[in-house]
Amino acid sequence: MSKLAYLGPQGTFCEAALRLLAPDVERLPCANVGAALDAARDGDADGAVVPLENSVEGAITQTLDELAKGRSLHITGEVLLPVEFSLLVRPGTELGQIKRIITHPAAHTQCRGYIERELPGAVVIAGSSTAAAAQEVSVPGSPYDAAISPAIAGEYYGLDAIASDIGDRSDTVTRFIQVSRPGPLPEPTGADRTSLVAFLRDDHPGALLEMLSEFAVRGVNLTRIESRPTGDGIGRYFFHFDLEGHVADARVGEAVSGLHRLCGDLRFLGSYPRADRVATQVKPGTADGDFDEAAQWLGKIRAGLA
Ligand SMILES: O=C(O)C(=O)C[C@]1(C(=O)O)C=C[C@@H](O)C=C1
Repeated sequence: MSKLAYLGPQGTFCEAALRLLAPDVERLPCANVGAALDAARDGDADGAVVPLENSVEGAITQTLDELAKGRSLHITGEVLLPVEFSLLVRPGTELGQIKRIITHPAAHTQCRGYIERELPGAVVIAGSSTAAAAQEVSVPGSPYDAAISPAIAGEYYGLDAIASDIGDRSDTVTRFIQVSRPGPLPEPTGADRTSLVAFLRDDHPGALLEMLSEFAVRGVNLTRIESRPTGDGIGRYFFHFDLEGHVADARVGEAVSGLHRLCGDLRFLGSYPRADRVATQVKPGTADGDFDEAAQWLGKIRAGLA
């Protein structure tokens, strides 16, 4: 049976995402995103499931940086998970007694309104995950009074939900990805996404525009772009791109090759089916057949036949 690492412990949103992506695998809980990805890199697991972005909080930057800088991993699938937060306490704790709350920073951001309204004097401490926070609260003598976690974590760690659905928005969604060591790519489905990380060769006016032009002229639609600091000084960035289509599609393959020529380093992070199954809209003149026809035409010109 194959094994997938994930951000643990038992009861995280990440575990719920893993169950949706791969219901019948062994699960390996890890202390943080980096450890889950390393388990996949080192072969301790066949792959990993980690959060990538949230509809309110935005990118999960640790995941972006790990995928860009660590040993190469490929995304093979994704899932969109609605996230709903509960305020979990040891049985008997009342709202007025809550002074110290622990949760994952992304969960804190999404519940800020509730905390300011209902628990204005409470401090919020960062935990490694929402379920790790619940586990901390369950320890006898814990310095924390409450955890912001998925309701299921309350069941695992013997805590009561003193409030439910406390997120500032009820429609929040987190996008999780499944990754594995590089291997054969998932087949194109017509509703695919491709992810890339681009490092500039040198900084100059229009460098980002040049990269974006590679997509624009071939009718490739971007679904996400993110700049991240390289760490080499202020003003030095690299870029994450998500785009519609599969690298096997001619327009995507040509755009990726174009970007490779432009960039100091281009890391391919995978082509995989979109969770929402939205089919790629192909602009006239950018279908595979159009690229084939153009290549044949060029061949004839070069051979002096047209
Ligand atoms: O702590 C968890 O339960 C996670 O799965 C991590 C995570 C995140 O990194 O954004 C996932 C979804 C929520 O937005 C809060 C935390």
